[in-house]
Amino acid sequence: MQANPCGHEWVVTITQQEEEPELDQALVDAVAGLGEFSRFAIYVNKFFKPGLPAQLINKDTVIEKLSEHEVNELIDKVSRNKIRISHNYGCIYTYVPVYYTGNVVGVLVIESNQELTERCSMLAIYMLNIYANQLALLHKSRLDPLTELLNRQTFDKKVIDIAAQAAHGVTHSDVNHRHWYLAMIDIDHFKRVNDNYGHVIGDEVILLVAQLLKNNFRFEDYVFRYGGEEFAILFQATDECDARNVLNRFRACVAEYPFPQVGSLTVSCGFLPICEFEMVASLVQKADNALYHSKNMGRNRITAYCELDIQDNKHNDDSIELF
Ligand SMILES: Nc1nc2c(ncn2[C@@H]2O[C@H](COP(=O)(O)OP(=O)(O)OP(=O)(O)O)[C@@H](O)[C@H]2O)c(=O)[nH]1
Repeated sequence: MQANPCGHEWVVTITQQEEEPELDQALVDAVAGLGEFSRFAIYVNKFFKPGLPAQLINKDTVIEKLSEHEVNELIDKVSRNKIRISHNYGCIYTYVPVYYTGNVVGVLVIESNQELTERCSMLAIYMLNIYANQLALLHKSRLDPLTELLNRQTFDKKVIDIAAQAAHGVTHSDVNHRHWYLAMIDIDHFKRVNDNYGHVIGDEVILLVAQLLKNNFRFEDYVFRYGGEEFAILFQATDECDARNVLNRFRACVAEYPFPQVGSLTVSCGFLPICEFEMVASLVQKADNALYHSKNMGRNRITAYCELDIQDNKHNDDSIELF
């Protein structure tokens, strides 16, 4: 993609991307289209939160990869000086800041033989700024507005990704040999909260439970508001016992939390491992079946889907014995 003088083409391409990998590629193509250099690397703190590492966007960069510390130092320097230039062994390095809402959230490193024109540098700044705005919009479109948890649409995509990984034999995804689990969690007797205290307090309860979820799960886990007062979690655990402990810790945390006005509340949960490719609806149905079992058994408890299977099998076995 050539960076045409008015910039129309790359602005359109970057702003029409709805998926992060394609958006990253559109930015890489736009920067490459500037044409005054061939080697560059783009680092962006994609969550725009201080303290989180900036990621390398063009992974096949031919510039030597910088460490997290080096990138942070560069971001700090461009924050103070806008565009920075340095000379090294006959090469010129230009460091261009990535702005988002006035803060510097990343840096583009360009290696060239000649100093870049001002027009080229300014176009690079605009591209990076528009990329960061589009990235923020994509992030927002994945969130539930009340709780800022991931929304239902994002849930479907993520489950498909994880189930596809399982189908390809990627049964454990990290060095600790942890597997993915799906849990559905529902606030018990939530209708009473609305009926007794009104919807504003009901919404506040949903928000507080969402915060407890965020605090109780790891950064690499995925927490969703599935709908109403129901939440879905995709998280990793070493085995069923480990998964149950994680969920039980959250259950206890809610049960002990003093909800303003309402007092105490509980949640029920159903969960299962994602071991092979399975349709999203089928996985959710199984987790929901386990969740309803928790409700039927008195609420404020966790049920693994395999517990239901055992009971179903026993039931089947019994019926066979009768004949
Ligand atoms: N305040 C508020 N209420 C909601 C929201 N979404 C769903 N609800 C309400 O949540 C209540 C859910 O009630 P039920 O599905 O009957 O379940 P429950 O009262 O939680 O009972 P159990 O699930 O059986 O423990 C309904 O009254 C919905 O109107 C929301 O975003 N805000």
